[in-house]
Amino acid sequence: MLEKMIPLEEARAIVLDHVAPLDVVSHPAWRAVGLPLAEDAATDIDLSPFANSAMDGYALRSADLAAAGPDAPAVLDVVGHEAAGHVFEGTVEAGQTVRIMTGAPMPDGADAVVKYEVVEVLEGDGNEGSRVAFRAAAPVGDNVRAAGLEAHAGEVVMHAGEVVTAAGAGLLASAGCSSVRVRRQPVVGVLSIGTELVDPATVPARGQIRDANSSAILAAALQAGAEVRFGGIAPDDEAAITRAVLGLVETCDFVITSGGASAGDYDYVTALARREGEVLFDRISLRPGKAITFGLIRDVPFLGLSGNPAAASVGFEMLARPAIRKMLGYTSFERPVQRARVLHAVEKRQERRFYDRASVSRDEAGELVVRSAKSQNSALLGTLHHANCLLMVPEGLVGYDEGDEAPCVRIDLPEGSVI
Ligand SMILES: Nc1nc2c(c(=O)[nH]1)N[C@H]1C(S)=C(S)[C@@H](COP(=O)(O)OP(=O)(O)OC[C@H]3O[C@@H](n4cnc5c(N)ncnc54)[C@H](O)[C@@H]3O)O[C@H]1N2
Ligand code: MOO
Repeated sequence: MLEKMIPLEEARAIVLDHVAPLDVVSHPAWRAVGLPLAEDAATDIDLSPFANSAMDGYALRSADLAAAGPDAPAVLDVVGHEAAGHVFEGTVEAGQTVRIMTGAPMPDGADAVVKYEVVEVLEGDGNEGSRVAFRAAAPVGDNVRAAGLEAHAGEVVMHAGEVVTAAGAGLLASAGCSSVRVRRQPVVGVLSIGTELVDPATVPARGQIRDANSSAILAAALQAGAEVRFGGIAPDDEAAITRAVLGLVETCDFVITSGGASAGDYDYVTALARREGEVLFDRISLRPGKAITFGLIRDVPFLGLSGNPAAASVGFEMLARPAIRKMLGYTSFERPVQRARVLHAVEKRQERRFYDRASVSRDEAGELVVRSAKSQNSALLGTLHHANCLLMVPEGLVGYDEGDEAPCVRIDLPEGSVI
C-alpha cells in the first residue's frame, strides 16, 4: 500500500505522462472553435483575392483630383458602376470615374476611392452617364484595400497549436479551410460510487443523499472539451464497482470515479485499480482532495476522486482537466495565478497543501484582494460555485495573516490567459 502523500505537481506530471494527444480528425472550421489546430492551415488564395473599395463611392484616378479644392472642383464622367456581384470590365481613363460599392474590385486604371458623402452630382442620378464633382484631392490608395492585405496564397493563416477563435473560424473559411484538422475529443467515463447515493430526481430516504458529483464532473468534463459517458451509480460493492469500471474502461479514453477512494471499510477503488491494473499514486498533499487514486486499468488512465463533493471537483480541476486538455492537443495546463491581499486571516491545521475556495476582486483603491469562503468544508459545493479562484496555502502549518499576499489560481479563466 502506498501511504505517501505526493506533491500535487508530481501527481499532475504522472497523470500528464500517461495521456497523449488523440488522433487527428476533421471538423468544419466553426465547429473547431476553442480547440487547438492539429496542423497548420494555409490559404489557397490571396486574402482578399483582389484590391477592393473600402467605401461606397467613386473609383477614380488620383491624378485627376490633384488640383481639386473647395473653389476648384474636378468634374468627372461616370462611365460605369460596380454593384454587388457586378464587375466593371473596362478601364477608368483620365476624366472618368466608376460608381463603386464597398468590397467591389477596383477597376483597372483607378487608384483611389472617394466616398459618396463628399461627392456632388452635377448631372444625372449619379450612375452611368452622370457628371460628378470633387472638391478635394484624394491620395493614391485612399479608401482602397490592397489585394493580399491579410495573407498571400500559400501562407499559413493559423499554426498548429493555435486555438481557433470565432474570428479565426471566419479567417479559416476565407482561406478555403472549410474543414480543419483537430484532435478527437476524449471520451471521459464518469461513475459515482456509494450505496447512500440516489439519482437527483429521487427524494433521498433517511441516510441517502443525492448524487451531486456525477453532475459536477460530467459538467466539468464537458467544459474541458470532452465527450462524456455516465456509468451511473455503483453501490459500495466490490463486484458492482468492478463491473461498472471495467465497462467504462472498454469504451472510454479516461475513467473517473468519485467516492470509495479513502481508507473506509467500503473503499474499494484503490484495491480495484491495483488488482485490475496498476496504481501510480493514491494520496496527494492536497486539501480538499487528499484521497485520490490514479492508475491504469487495462492501459486506460483511471482517476478515483474523493467522494466529498468539493474534493472531487477540486481533484478534477487539478488532475483530470489538464489530462483532457492534453488529449485535445492543448499545451498550456496552468490556470493564471494572481497574487491578492487576503481580507481575513487563513488558518492552517494540517500539513498538506490547501486550495481554499475564494473570490478575488478589487477594492476601492483598485488593489487585488481575496476573500475566502466562510466554510471550507469538503462537503460544500456552493462555495465552489461562487468562487472565482482557489487560494493556495503551501505545505506546512503556516497560514496567512490579514493583509498578506497569497497566490490565487483563477479557475474562471482559461489556462494560459494573461492577466
Ligand atoms: N479514517 C479516515 N477517514 C477519512 C479520511 C482519512 O484520511 N481517514 N479522509 C477524509 C477525506 S479528507 C475525504 S475527502 C474522504 C474521502 O472519502 P471517499 O473518497 O472514500 O468518499 P466516500 O467515503 O465515499 O464519501 C465521502 C463523502 O462524500 C459523499 N459523497 C460521495 N459520493 C458522492 C456523490 N456522488 N455526490 C454527493 N456526495 C457524495 C459521501 O456521502 C460522504 O459524505 O474521506 C474522509 N474520511
Ligand atoms: O481531502 Mo478531503 O478532500 O479533505 O475533504
